[in-house]
Amino acid sequence: MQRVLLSRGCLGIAAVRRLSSTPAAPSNAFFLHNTQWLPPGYENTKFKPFRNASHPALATPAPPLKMFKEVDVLTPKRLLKVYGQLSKTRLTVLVMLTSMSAVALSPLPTTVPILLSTAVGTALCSASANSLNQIQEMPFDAQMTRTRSRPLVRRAITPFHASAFALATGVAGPALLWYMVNPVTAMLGAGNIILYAGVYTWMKRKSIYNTWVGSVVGGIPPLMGWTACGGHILPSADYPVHLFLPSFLTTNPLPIDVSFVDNPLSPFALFMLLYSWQFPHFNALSYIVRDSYAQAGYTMLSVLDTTKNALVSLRHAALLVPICSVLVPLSGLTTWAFALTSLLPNLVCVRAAWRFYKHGGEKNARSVFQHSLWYLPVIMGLMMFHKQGMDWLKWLGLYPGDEEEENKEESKEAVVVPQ
Ligand SMILES: CC(C)=CCC/C(C)=C/CC/C(C)=C/COP(=O)(O)OP(=O)(O)O
Repeated sequence: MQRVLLSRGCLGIAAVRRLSSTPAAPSNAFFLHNTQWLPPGYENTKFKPFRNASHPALATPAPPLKMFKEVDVLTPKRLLKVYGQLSKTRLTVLVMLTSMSAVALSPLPTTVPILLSTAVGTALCSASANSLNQIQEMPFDAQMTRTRSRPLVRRAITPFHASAFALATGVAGPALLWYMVNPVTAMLGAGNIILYAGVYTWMKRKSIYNTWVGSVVGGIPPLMGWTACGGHILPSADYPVHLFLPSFLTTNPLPIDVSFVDNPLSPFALFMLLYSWQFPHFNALSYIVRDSYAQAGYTMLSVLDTTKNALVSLRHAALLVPICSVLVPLSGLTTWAFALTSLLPNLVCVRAAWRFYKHGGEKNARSVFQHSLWYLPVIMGLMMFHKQGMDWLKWLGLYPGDEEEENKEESKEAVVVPQ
């Protein structure tokens, strides 16, 4: 019979017969011989249906068929929702806002098409990076409460479809940035997809230093915003580093028009702000979900050394003080008033991070995490308020209107740069 089936090409049936008649290799035993589920006494028998109702499971009625939940049909509306979940919408919006904040803080002029293309291009790059991350982490996401309802885990979309989405957004994002903005911004976007979906995602299971790499990933979008306006991120003879010292510290001041200073120290300051912010934010969250991370096999500092995890969080919360009170105004992004106004939010966050380090515990971790949520919009708002060369009264149309007065005010605002 077996030969007849084979000659008819029924390879599937023949294969089943062959498998059931030969002993399975030990590594396949779990899948091919489910003897471990048989009741005592049946272990060494071939599977037989329990005609005599001797199996305890037969005492309980089987659930009705209507309880079987079919996978939802992907209507256009559902598909959009799934694409949003693959892109981790909230994270992508945050990434887009950090890149836009650099555009807003840049002294260089820009146009609406460049602004929109930068926003959409950055969002597409982020969508691709996040989809690629979820495709790789599907089996691990399935093990954690926080991530087990992600679309690939609940089979709302196939891995093939998700890969096509990741590819489409991963090509469209850098292409849009390349043609509508500039090649440097496009390369930063493409490079960041590789850094996040390639290096960081792989490192999460290999080394605790994944968090440091992940923080670089989060620091790159503001650089994209800066380069989108034509700004330079590396110093050169044409674009040297300017130090915007407060007037009382410089003896030989040279008044310059700040609205045209393309200072490479500015994008560095923005990068450092986003880089350091991620440690209190992520280490606190990572502490809260450390059990899930441990269960799913992630190599996280919060799992291996909770004290060091809190110390790293404290170190970067403390580093944010000189970043805001020295580096940012020194780069000319803001006036020196920001050095003072940013002190309050920074000290509040340092205090929370100190408590987390000193006493540990979930309550203190939650406090650090919650502080990190309001911190970024507050600091960005303050930076905009103190933006160098920005006259809010004039911008809001509330200026007295006298041109002479205007000129006087502008010369007062002139910033000093050492010769
Ligand atoms: C322009 C561009 C490509 C931007 C990419 C921006 C981006 C994806 C930033 C994410 C930063 C980060 C380390 C998140 C944590 O991921 P996780 O994998 O630890 O999060 P999870 O545990 O929730 O999956």
